[in-house]
Amino acid sequence: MTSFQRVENIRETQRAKGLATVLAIGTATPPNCYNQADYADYYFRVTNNDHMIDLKNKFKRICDKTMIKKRYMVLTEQFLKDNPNMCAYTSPSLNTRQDLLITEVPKLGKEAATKAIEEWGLPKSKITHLIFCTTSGIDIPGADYQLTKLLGLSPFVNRLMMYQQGCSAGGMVLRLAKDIAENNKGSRVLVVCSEIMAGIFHGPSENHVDSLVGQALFGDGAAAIIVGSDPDLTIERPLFEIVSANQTIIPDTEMAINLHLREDGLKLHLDKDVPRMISENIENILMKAVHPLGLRDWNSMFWIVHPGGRRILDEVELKLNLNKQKLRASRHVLSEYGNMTSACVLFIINEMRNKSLEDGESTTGEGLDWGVLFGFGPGLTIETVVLRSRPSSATQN
Ligand SMILES: CC(=O)CC(=O)SCCNC(=O)CCNC(=O)[C@H](O)C(C)(C)COP(=O)(O)OP(=O)(O)OC[C@H]1O[C@@H](n2cnc3c(N)ncnc32)[C@H](O)[C@@H]1OP(=O)(O)O
Repeated sequence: MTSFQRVENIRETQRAKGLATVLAIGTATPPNCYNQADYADYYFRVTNNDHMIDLKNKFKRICDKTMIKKRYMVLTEQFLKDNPNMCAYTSPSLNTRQDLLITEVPKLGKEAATKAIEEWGLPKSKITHLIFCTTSGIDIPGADYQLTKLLGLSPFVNRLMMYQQGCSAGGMVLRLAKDIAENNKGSRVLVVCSEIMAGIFHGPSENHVDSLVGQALFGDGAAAIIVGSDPDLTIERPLFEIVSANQTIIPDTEMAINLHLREDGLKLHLDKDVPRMISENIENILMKAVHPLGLRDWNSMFWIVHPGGRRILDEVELKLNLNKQKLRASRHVLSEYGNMTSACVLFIINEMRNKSLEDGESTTGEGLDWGVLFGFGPGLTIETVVLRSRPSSATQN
């Protein structure tokens, strides 16, 4: 046997046979829940800005238009009272934010991961890889390392920490998990997205209404999934196959979403035209992604779209002539939790399979076979993941 053949043999034994599949999902939120209807009053009171009457009315209008019902946050009124620098638009407060995020981000991630591992049904010692993703804070060793300790994972787990990637990272983690699972036979990848908006919380400023839009949108949440190829069907219950995953940058949109880490926290800049920039480009990206499957009717697929804001969903729906029900799961997650950055799309996958099961649909994807997941983030970056659902009957023990 030549050395070339030997290497080829090794390569063959390293590779899995089948597509990467989502094998379990878990989600978690912090206990404090804020009703959107009362949030403007709370936010202006807690930041000591009740005198800014016009801006408060504008914020009320923004909150009303978000179509968000409630959001969960680690931040409490007491914490903000104890740390008034967090309540100004600009005031040094990075240490306070970091101290909170360094402990709370892995903790919330642990809650979601524990639920995913429980659903999966195999011992945590079988997890070979960990991808941890957050836009909330930064540290070394990172939240991936802390989660390994909190969960008691094997010291041989191969870790990948993704900090500061924004909302599109919810699609990015699926792309990376697919590459790992399909190229490492027998691997089981635990993916955790844990997001806490304490980094981006700021008091109101008349000169930065885009930041105020962010205050009306973002919420905390963590989601975890387990991904692997060639499932052991005696124990594992595949939920979705990850058919393909690609990333695209929309040219000349670099200034549309920016997040800059400063001594006063993570500052958000949001262009009003983000929904238009996404909707004008989405059909081309979609056509490229589903071309190999020969799909042309967008309503024949199930949809998981990052709910960056209500208007993004409205404009995508309009541009692609989607039936009203198509974005139900995405709108539901926006309404119940707000924009949880990278965790959102994983919450939507969970909502989709739960509702499909509840409604007696034949597959995990609302009775349909093929679906598409879109993550949107700074760049503008679009992550496109094509999914295949599984028969609902095969997802139950
Ligand atoms: C973090 C990441 O990596 C990725 C992300 O997800 S980033 C977040 C992405 N999200 C967005 O870009 C938000 C998309 N926008 C929306 O969903 C909607 O515009 C919204 C819910 C915020 C408001 O709803 P709407 O139907 O547009 O209402 P509209 O009446 O036009 O706007 C309400 C007010 O907000 C203002 N506004 C809306 N977007 C704004 C923006 N980006 N900057 C400044 N002001 C804005 C409007 O000017 C308006 O002010 P007035 O009431 O004084 O006229």
